[in-house]
Amino acid sequence: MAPINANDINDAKAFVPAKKVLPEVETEAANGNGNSSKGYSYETLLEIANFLLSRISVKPHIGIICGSGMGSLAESITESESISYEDIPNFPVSTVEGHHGKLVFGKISGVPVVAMQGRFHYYEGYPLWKCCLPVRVMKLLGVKTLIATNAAGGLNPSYKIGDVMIVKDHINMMGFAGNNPLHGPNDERFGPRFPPMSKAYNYEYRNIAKEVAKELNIDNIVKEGVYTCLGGPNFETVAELNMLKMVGVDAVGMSTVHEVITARHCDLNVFALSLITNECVTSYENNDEANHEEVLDVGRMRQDILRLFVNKLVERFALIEAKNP
Ligand SMILES: O=P(O)(O)O[C@@H]1C[C@H](O)[C@@H](CO)O1
Ligand code: HPA
Repeated sequence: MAPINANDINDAKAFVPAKKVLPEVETEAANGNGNSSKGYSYETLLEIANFLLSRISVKPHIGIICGSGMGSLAESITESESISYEDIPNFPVSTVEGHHGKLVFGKISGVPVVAMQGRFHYYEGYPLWKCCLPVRVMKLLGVKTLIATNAAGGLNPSYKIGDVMIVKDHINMMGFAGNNPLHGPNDERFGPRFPPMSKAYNYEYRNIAKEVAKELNIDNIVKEGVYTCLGGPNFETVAELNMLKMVGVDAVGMSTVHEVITARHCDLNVFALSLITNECVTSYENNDEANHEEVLDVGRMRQDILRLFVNKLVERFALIEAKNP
């Protein structure tokens, strides 16, 4: 594919020329804790995008992030071209079981997509900007809509293991402590210094998802609620979970929120869903303990339904995109 540069990006609105070029990457070693606040420059991200374009035949319109144990979402992709994270210059690598570590390009129902089979988490040691770097790369590749999926613990007492929660909103707990993927100098070519988040999860797409759930006859397991992300890697204490429940959280996980913030900052449409893989333990009398094996098992158990659901959503979201180019 022809390379892109700062002047021929699809969405001119979101990529107005910057007043000045920001300094190149501050190395993670710079402050010792991996929390460099500058991130990669626009130019470095363009290089990554151009590297990918040189290896693929179709530019993606929709990006999918596969949650823990949900990598099989990428198996529906036809005409697929996979690129391992290790082979992409300046790309992080996956270190968590259930995250394969590759980008899969191709089509779902004729719609050009890219799926991340493996996301990056803060607890792996990556600063939040680096966890979200692929979202900016997707934007540079021409993606208009992000579908983020995750595994999460159910806090809402009406949720059952295997339910699918359409994310209506999030609470950025890590942001309360000042940890935000947009922390550091802002490059206006991606988006504004102070992006709004009151419409983070596209209302129309959420309604479409509810319609699709009915059409597929899975509306009994599809819910809608509020997600939060904690830093992990430990699962939460009983007191923490009770606090989250009190403030209105329906499902808790360790991802997605920062990806969505990054996506909205660069004006992507966002849809997200959580697979409820375990019921959060909110009483000391309950002897259950959350564990990653169960999370992966539930992902496997629900893989066919999730694939069907996400495939239909891709089809429907692409129709909306076509109406609003
Ligand atoms: O990548 P996601 O958010 O789907 O993964 C969740 C959170 C942890 O990474 C892991 C815990 O089992 O699953
Ligand atoms: N807490 C945090 N992250 C998770 C959980 C949980 O209970 N389940 C799956 N990911």
